[in-house]
Order: sequence, then C-alpha cells, then structure tokens
Amino acid sequence: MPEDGAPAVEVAGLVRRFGSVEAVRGIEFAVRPGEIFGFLGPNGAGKSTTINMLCTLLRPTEGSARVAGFDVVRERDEVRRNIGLVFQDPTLDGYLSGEQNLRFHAELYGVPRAVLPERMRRVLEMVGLWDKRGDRVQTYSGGMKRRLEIARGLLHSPRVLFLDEPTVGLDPQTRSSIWDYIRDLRATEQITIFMTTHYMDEAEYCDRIAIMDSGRIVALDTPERLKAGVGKDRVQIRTDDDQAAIGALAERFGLAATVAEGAVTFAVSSGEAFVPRLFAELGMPIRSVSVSRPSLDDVFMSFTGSTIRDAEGSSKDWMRMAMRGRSR
Ligand SMILES: Nc1ncnc2c1ncn2[C@@H]1O[C@H](COP(=O)(O)OP(=O)(O)OP(=O)(O)O)[C@@H](O)[C@H]1O
Repeated sequence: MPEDGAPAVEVAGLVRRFGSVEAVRGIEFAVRPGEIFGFLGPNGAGKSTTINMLCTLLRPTEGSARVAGFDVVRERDEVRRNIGLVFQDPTLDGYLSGEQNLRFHAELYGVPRAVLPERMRRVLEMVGLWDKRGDRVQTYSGGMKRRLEIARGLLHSPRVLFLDEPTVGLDPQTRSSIWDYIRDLRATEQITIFMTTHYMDEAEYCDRIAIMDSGRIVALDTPERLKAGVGKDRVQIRTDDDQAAIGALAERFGLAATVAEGAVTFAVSSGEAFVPRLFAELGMPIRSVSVSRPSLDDVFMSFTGSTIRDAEGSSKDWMRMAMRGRSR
C-alpha cells in the first residue's frame, strides 16, 4: 500500500529498449503528490515510451516505476485504477449524450453504482457541463468536448491524471478556462497532474518541468529556476541583410547568430549593456532591436538544440494506445 506523502510518480533507473534502440536510457525522477508536472521534449525523445510505462502499457526493460504508490509491473491493476487519462484526439461517442459517455466509462472502470450519480454530478458541474449532460456530444463545441473528456478522466477519482496536450487546438479563452479548471482541481481534489504540452505559456503554469531528450531527462526544475539557469538575454535585430549581419556579429563580437522568427537572433549575458555597442560597432544599419529575458523556449533550446515549436505534434499517439490497452 502507498504511504501518505509518498511520491505520486517515482521512477528509478528506468530503461526501455526496442531491439537495438534505447528509447529510455535510465531515467530517475519523482513527482510530488498534488504537483502539476510538465513533461516536454522534442520528437523521439522518449516521452511516449516513458508515459506508456507509467500507464502500465509497456513493460520496462530495466528499472522500476511506481505510480500512486503502486509498482507498474507487479501492481498493474492498482495503477490502472488510480490513474486517469485525457486523450489529445477526441474519443467520445458523438451519438451519445455527455452523460451516456460518462456512464460507459464508469462501467469500464467498475465505478460502484451507488456512488455514480453523485460523482457524475460532481465532475459535470466541475467542468460546467451539468446542464448540457443530456445533449448529444456531436452538438458540443471543441472546448466542451475537451472538458467532457477531462470530466471522464476524473470520474473514477484517479490520484494521478495524465493529460496529453489538454488544450491543443482550442481557442485562447477555452485554453484559459481549462487551465483555471486544472488549477482548481489540484486545489480541491489533491490530484497530481502529469502533462505534456507544446505551449510554453502553459509550461509556465507547471510547478516543475522535466525536459527529455534522446532518452534522458536533461533538465528538471521549476520554470523560474530553469530560466534563471540559462543566464543569457535573447537579442533580436532586424536588418536589410540578415546573412551579412550574422557574418558581422561573428566577426566583430564572436557571436553565433541564427535567424529565428524572421529576425537575426543571438544570446548575450546582458542585452541592455550590449545594445549600444551593437549599434556603434556592427558596421551596418539596424532597423529594429529587441531584448528579452530568457523564456522557457530558450531553456528548451539550450537543452535540446531545437525550439518547442519544432517539437510540435509529438506524443499524439500514446493516449490512443492507452485506451486500447485498457479496454482489452
Ligand atoms: N514500438 C517501438 N518499436 C521500435 N522503436 C520504438 C517504438 N516505440 C518508440 N520507438 C523509438 O523510441 C524512441 C523514442 O520514441 P517515443 O515515441 O517515446 O518519443 P517521444 O518523445 O514520445 O516522441 P513524440 O513526441 O514524437 O511522440 C524513438 O527513436 C522511437 O522511434
């Protein structure tokens, strides 16, 4: 049995090989109960493989993992009973009402009949869909469907909720209301949230972030500390000849610049102090300049060598696999 205060997720020496491919190379981390934990990384980093092991769909080659206090290999059923999954791609049945979709899920999870009406009301009220429960899901908006999926993921009172890009493709207002809801949830249910996202502003809401690259956890800390660790400001300049500017930056200042977001971009330890020198010594006209403090994008870039946007579209399939695995 899990002890109170034990980590919600605890991973030690976890390895997964597929033939000669080592997808996960001995990772260690722990997620505290009640934490919102962000899991980021470029394509092929090993995120899905890790999550699939945590959800008991894939056996580790080596090492161990405990979720909600249970071992993912030896106590697979207990792990499954204690986790909720919210898919990126909708898996609701459009012909059924919101309520019928939830009943179906309750049946799969063996939610006791006696507690079902009260739980159903609670999760539907939480996501603001109680009044719409009788409507067919095909009449719901994208945001309502996602909220219903979250309600469904919570119906069996999981201790750890895995969310795969919970707000992808939604408008900013719906994204923000889903986040309000996720934070409320953490406050009221003491649930642990383990999520993937490609939105850096959302990663900012996480208590801690793990960045995975090439099978390893390359960074794990609070967003604030990760940003502070980058230690450099980002400077972007617009010129009439980007290649000439890149050459001049290398020659005169020894800086390695690239073109990002349509501007010549480079990092220096103090942007404010550098800008006057830049104008004086670059030797070519600068149309505009902007200096920004390190963002999580810079953190991601410094650990993985790519921007989070390049990594977009990853980890789409694991939740689908998860669903298939569970309904067997
Ligand atoms: N079933 C499999 N058989 C063989 N190789 C696999 C299998 N699953 C994953 N891999 C490989 O393991 C590595 C990690 O893949 P994984 O899907 O875990 O990465 P990811 O971080 O989730 O990437 P994405 O964001 O693209 O989903 C990749 O090199 C991938 O090709």
